[in-house]
Amino acid sequence: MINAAGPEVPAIRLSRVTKRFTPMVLGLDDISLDISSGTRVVLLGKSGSGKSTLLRHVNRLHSPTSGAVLVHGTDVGTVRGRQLRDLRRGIGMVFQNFHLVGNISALENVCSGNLGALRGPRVGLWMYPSAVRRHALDLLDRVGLAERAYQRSDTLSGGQQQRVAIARALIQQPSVLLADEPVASLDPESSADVLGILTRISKEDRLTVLMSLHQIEYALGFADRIVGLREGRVVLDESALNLDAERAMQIYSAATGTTDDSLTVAAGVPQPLAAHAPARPGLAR
Ligand SMILES: Nc1ncnc2c1ncn2[C@@H]1O[C@H](COP(=O)(O)OP(=O)(O)OP(=O)(O)O)[C@@H](O)[C@H]1O
Repeated sequence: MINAAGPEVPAIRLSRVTKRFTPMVLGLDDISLDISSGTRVVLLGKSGSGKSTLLRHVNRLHSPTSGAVLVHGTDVGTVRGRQLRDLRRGIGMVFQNFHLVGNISALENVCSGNLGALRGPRVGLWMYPSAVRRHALDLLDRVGLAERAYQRSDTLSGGQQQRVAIARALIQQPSVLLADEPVASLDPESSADVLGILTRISKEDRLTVLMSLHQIEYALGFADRIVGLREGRVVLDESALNLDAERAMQIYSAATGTTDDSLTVAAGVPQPLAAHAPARPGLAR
């Protein structure tokens, strides 16, 4: 896209990325994607289709066998040392299983997202500067958990723990948030809460969110854009507004090993299906 300020640099760009884990195991197969700042993109696909592998390339937990991954124009494969740390600081991550430290408070877990701020080798809430503790409290407030700040994390519900994990991911003020099946362990009500919070924060902070999900209805409620993967390839790339659940299901049901060109549509291109789109589930858009 070209605007008055010049060409917009995508928040995330994958340029012909292939990941071969072993000669027999292909994780990603020649993937090219541009994701604009502030958009919410959901990856859908069968188990083993490459969703986690794609996410993990963005913060260089994996490196491509060929091709390049750029975040705000920086090739993540070329940075080292401090530059790599800075890059990773700008990319938050949340996981299915929250990964909180259970025997410390929600607040300390959020502070721990900013380990660089720790004033010494000993861990403990009071080892964080007051500005960090204040920021962590603000973030807990934003995810609706201010009153739980001093509660032990392993006594919180799953949905509450995931909200703490989101606050922890946000403490370094990332511009990109990666979320790997963040609601897979949650009941429907908690899932809707968590996705609603992520939607709101993404809009308020212009946070780019790239998330893998298994539930199509949540994907349609949360995403601006849906990318479908099958056997490491992009088989659908479409604005969520132009997609309905039945068509999204084809990502899962189409025969493996075939390329169905009718599924591959440029994101944002209006489709006649938009007129038939079902009502969205109860998530803020
Ligand atoms: N570290 C690894 N070593 C070898 N193979 C791997 C590794 N990580 C992933 N793979 C393989 O790459 C392919 C894609 O896996 P990936 O975990 O990305 O799928 P996924 O879509 O996230 O699946 P799920 O929905 O079950 O989490 C699979 O065949 C998987 O076995």
